[in-house]
Amino acid sequence: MQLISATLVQQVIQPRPTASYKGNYGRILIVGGNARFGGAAILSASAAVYAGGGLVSVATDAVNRDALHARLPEAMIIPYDDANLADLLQSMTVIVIGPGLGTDETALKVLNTVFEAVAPEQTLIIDGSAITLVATHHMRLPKARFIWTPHQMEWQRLSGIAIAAQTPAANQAAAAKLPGTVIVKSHRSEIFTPTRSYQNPVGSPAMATGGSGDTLTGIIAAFVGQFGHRDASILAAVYTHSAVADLIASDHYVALPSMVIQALPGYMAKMAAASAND
Ligand SMILES: NC(=O)C1=CN([C@@H]2O[C@H](COP(=O)(O)OP(=O)(O)OC[C@H]3O[C@@H](n4cnc5c(N)ncnc54)[C@H](OP(=O)(O)O)[C@@H]3O)[C@@H](O)[C@H]2O)[C@@H](O)CC1
Ligand SMILES: Nc1ncnc2c1ncn2[C@@H]1O[C@H](COP(=O)(O)OP(=O)(O)O)[C@@H](O)[C@H]1O
Ligand SMILES: [Mg+2]
Repeated sequence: MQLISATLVQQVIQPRPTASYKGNYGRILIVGGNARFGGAAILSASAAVYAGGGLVSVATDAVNRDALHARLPEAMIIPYDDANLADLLQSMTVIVIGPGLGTDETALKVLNTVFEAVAPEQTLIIDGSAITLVATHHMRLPKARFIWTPHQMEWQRLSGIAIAAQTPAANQAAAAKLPGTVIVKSHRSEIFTPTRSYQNPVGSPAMATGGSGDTLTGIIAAFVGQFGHRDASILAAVYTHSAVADLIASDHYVALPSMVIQALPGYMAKMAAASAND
């Protein structure tokens, strides 16, 4: 299993072309955040904006509208039960579904709407509750460019492998049965692309706090939106999430998701400058 390196991150995060506009950096839709877990959708959307996503929208429970607007005025909002959701989905480069979505009937309906509307060339990041829903309802998967981001219990639900038995070999075999890329999150997350496997060498228990995984989804979405859907973009996003947390943890006991999000543009500027100097 190959370790992701800082060099790879510098290769991915390039200075922006002068003649460019927001449409060049990805249209991203975050679908999630029920009445109880609105924070998860806000963190995912914030990470997408601060990691450079060009245009970020959020489909969420209407109750989250004011909080999201107040916290993240850069994001647009649509209630996730709005009849226009299917139309909006079609204009997206990257869709994240699951952070704070919950697993009730409304959540299942929203997930079905996304599965029906998604097109093969769109990136679909499946996280949190959406993984649990796919696993428990044995849902048929649409054609799309999938990225799965389970934590160990979500991976147990999806793969059937008990947490204690989640060895790299077992994980790789189960990941190969799913379309796209699978990121099995842990203190040393493993990333399985259709042909290769990688491990994230950075990160620490300072990240062990609710919302860290929600934040990762937004970073992956922004990286795929800006740097294209390729393995390097996904790997660089995983590394960046943890590397930024490590910088914060050097003088903070916990690296809260909101702190990681704030620090993303600074870290990315350093990586882009390093890549320009190569
Ligand atoms: N601010 C917000 O709005 C936030 C909203 N969130 C949203 O909440 C939704 C539910 O997500 P979830 O992860 O909290 O619940 P679930 O999928 O049931 O997993 C928990 C179960 O698995 C077990 N477990 C064992 N190993 C584990 C591991 N390595 N990592 C994690 N769990 C592990 C664990 O065992 P226990 O800790 O109880 O021993 C427990 O039994 C989802 O949509 C998410 O996006 C959160 O992001 C938080 C911030
Ligand atoms: N001890 C740890 N060391 C390194 N990374 C960690 C550690 N604990 C958690 N993380 C990271 O934090 C994230 C947790 O994701 P997840 O459990 O889905 O969080 P949430 O759903 O609360 O947002 C993952 O990216 C994981 O790799
Ligand atoms: Mg999670």
